[in-house]
Amino acid sequence: MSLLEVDQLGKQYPTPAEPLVVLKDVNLRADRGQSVAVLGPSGSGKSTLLAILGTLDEPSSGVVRVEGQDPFQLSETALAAFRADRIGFVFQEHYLLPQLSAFENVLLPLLATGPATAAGIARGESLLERVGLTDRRTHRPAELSGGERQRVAIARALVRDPLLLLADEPTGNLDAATAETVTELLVGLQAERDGVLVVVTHSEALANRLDRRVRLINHALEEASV
Ligand SMILES: Nc1ncnc2c1ncn2[C@@H]1O[C@H](COP(=O)(O)OP(=O)(O)OP(=O)(O)O)[C@@H](O)[C@H]1O
Repeated sequence: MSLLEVDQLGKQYPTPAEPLVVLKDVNLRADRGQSVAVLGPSGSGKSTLLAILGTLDEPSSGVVRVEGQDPFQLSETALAAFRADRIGFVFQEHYLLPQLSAFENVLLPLLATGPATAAGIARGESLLERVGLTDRRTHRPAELSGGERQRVAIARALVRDPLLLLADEPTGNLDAATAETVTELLVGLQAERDGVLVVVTHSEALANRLDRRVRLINHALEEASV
């Protein structure tokens, strides 16, 4: 059993005319520790696919399984707990809370299902160090550079060591040098994990650093060499 299994996934949006088909027959398997880049033209459904993998959106058809479990079969409360515990997100925008410090932002996901544990806080400390921001721990997002904010967002996404780390254009807003730093960080942290990393990106430099590349073409995924 692969950690992530996607079978015959379909997604369509209703429109006044006929339904807009975004995904059709999408299949994907990813094993423990694997990283996958999702490529494809603008509007091909990459973000939609990532949102479904992250349970932020529901499929119209097909099945997603994470460690053998279909999250869409869970009750609303169980799904919220599943999402908090098993899934980490990094977006193009950092979505840090402006009134919290860098360190508090990293710890935030720990509070989703109860009080933070000592182990969770220690993990937050070590991740902040790992992303090189220990000396910025009390800075608020407005007092950080764009690259530093994205590094905080990566530490936050990993603080619960999620099974699925999902990143949507994580370097999209960054200049080339900063994008390179964030890429190295993501790749380095993923190498220490046994969860799956799925990254939607237009950046070939980032895609080429991951284990596999898949491309959305005609609403389905194909393995891609570049
Ligand atoms: N909530 C929605 N309702 C209707 N249509 C939607 C909705 N969300 C996305 N779409 C449409 O689905 C298609 C796929 O969008 P999506 O954002 O997944 O593409 P993408 O491959 O991530 O694009 P990009 O690379 O430009 O970010 C687009 O045509 C979009 O207009």
